[in-house]
Amino acid sequence: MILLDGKALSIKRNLELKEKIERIVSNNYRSPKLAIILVGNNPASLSYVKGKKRACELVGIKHDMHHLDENISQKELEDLIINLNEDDLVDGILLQLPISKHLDDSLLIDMISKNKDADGFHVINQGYLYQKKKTIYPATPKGIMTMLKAYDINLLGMNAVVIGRSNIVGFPVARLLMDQGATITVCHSKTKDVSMYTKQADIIVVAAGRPHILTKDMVKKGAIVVDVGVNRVDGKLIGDADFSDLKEVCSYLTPVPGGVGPMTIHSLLENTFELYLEHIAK
Ligand SMILES: Nc1nc(=O)c2c([nH]1)NC[C@@H]1CN(c3ccc(C(=O)N[C@@H](CCC(=O)O)C(=O)O)cc3)C=[N+]21
Repeated sequence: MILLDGKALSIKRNLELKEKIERIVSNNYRSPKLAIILVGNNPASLSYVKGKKRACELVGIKHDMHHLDENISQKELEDLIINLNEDDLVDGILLQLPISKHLDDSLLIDMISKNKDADGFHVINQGYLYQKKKTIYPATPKGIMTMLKAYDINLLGMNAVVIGRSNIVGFPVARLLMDQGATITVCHSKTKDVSMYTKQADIIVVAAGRPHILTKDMVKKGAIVVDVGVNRVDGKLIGDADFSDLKEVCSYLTPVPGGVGPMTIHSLLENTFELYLEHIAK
């Protein structure tokens, strides 16, 4: 089994990005900047945001943190987004999800300028992705594709199974796998027999948000497994795939932590950098 080491790959690529940014800034351009909006004090969100801030600092992307009370009104958040959209020094805007139930997350995401959509969640950017046009891709799918490419995994003709159909991971990653020539099946909570599909799969991306649902008996020998799960169980972070079980049968496997998570953060930095390049070119 070959470990798909997202941590090591993200460190290497973050350093490369850092050098690119340094070169541009040394030519008297301003630094890139990401605005992070965090609503409330969800412990997981606080921890993710901390990771994102640290990564920004590492590569030379400035960050402005907007940490708001969980009772903030929809209107106040909308006003903040309007201000950030108009701020010429802000390249990317990230609205950390999930947000309080009384707020309309989908409306807020689509209010973020599509030219500042660091997450690639905007309906127009998703539309471009589904039409195979160049755009900002959602960070997790983008990170997964970067990782597969770095390990020279050729998806042409592969049977790919994605478990999970979310707008931010399952569905877009299925699209990107198909673009690379894989035949895709998307399984989800209503699928009658997930293992019927996974047993035929050359590559499985599991993004179900349920700890250890993918096990050895569901996977053929030599399959590639990419684990998007970040489940906190008894204070420990565990994936949707049962790593110690699967490592005996897989050809390639991502660990949790140290797999898709760090690649997601790397892709967020890349997205912010791409938006920055467009802004300073204007
Ligand atoms: N607007 C928005 N954009 C997101 O990209 C977004 C979001 N909301 N909400 C939550 C999810 C989750 N997510 C993770 C990012 C990094 C790790 C990560 O780096 N994890 C480390 C471990 C970190 C730890 O131990 O807590 C690892 O897997 O090695 C995990 C999860 C981004 N998300």
